[in-house]
Amino acid sequence: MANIFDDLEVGKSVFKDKQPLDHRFLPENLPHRKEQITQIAKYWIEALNNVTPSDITIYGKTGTGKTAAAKFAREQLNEAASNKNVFIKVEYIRCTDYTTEYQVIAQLCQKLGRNVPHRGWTKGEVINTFRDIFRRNAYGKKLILIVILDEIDILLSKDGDGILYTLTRTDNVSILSISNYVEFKQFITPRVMSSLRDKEIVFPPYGADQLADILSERAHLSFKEDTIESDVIPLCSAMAAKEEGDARYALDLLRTAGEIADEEESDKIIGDYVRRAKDRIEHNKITDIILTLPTQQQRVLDAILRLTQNNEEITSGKLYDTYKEVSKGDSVTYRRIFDFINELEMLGIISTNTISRGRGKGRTNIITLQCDTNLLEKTLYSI
Ligand SMILES: Nc1ncnc2c1ncn2[C@@H]1O[C@H](COP(=O)(O)OP(=O)(O)OP(=O)(O)O)[C@@H](O)[C@H]1O
Repeated sequence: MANIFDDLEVGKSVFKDKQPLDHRFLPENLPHRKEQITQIAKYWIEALNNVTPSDITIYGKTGTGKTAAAKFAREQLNEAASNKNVFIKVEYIRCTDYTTEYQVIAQLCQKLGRNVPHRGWTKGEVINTFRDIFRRNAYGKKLILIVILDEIDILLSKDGDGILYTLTRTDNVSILSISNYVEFKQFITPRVMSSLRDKEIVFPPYGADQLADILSERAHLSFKEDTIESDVIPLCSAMAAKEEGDARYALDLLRTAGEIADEEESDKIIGDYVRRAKDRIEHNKITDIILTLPTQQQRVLDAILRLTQNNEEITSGKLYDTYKEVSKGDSVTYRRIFDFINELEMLGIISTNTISRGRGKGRTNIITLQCDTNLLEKTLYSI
């Protein structure tokens, strides 16, 4: 009998290898980020002279290559260090996976060969174990540790700045913080700020031409020859440049357009597939967000949808009344509704606009839906 996989593999595909279009793929070359990578290297070069480098903070909007550049610099430093008489470790921590100081320090201990449980010890015990690594390491050489804390804003907003306090007060540790949020330093208290003498590197959004260069390199690795019409890469780049220069979005567009070509059994990716890819990505993103909202927040959204469909101007008072009808007695306080409104706005599902009603009548917040009503209706009522 033929192997079942043989049949599945027979299908025609425009892809020769999908991996280079995956977010986690680290390309050998990062076009248009040489300057930023060189800046990181200029600080990290100290480590090759056995000196702990300055702390660094990287800022930039989503998809501007911050993670890729930091990981690229790490590879380069590891390679350079292998020829020198130094002992350097660069550890990468994504703060959405390790959300407390305890978890981050425990994870660092694990990576440096100390067996620390992910829960159960006191924070003091974990910190002592961590610091002990620098006093007595097996190689007898000074260990320099560079910790990359990606999405640090998440950790700081949830658990405070204890992690930075501990790391800045451990000898031979240097921090590279990565944040999407320029204001993240509001979470840092003066006690930590005074010892965090960090250098800042900004990652600007990519322009359409830069995105086209990035996509061309990846497309070359991912697609078979002559499978892309000439307008496809410029179209993906222009669309992603509008979305704040997000390279991740550009790659998603290109990969999804390729998948649509395969579904259509076409041997070429055409511009129309890119436009369909845009709708599909948008659709999936909104559906995912809505489906993972807590129930009470889904009800607030349901109330906004009903008012929008009735063409009503949505004030917070009117929203609360409709929300109470939707939730049939199981409702939160009026005060809490404002948190929900803020969160929905941050997710980009609604927008709010303050208008003045004229002298003496005060100001009112008007809420407007920012996603497709049909899509919202279908998603909410499928739950
Ligand atoms: N200059 C570049 N050359 C090649 N690929 C790039 C470049 N910049 C970004 N990318 C790719 O785009 C995707 C997103 O990049 P990355 O994860 O580094 O962005 P980020 O700024 O860290 O975003 P976020 O803040 O959302 O985590 C990755 O797949 C990365 O490989």
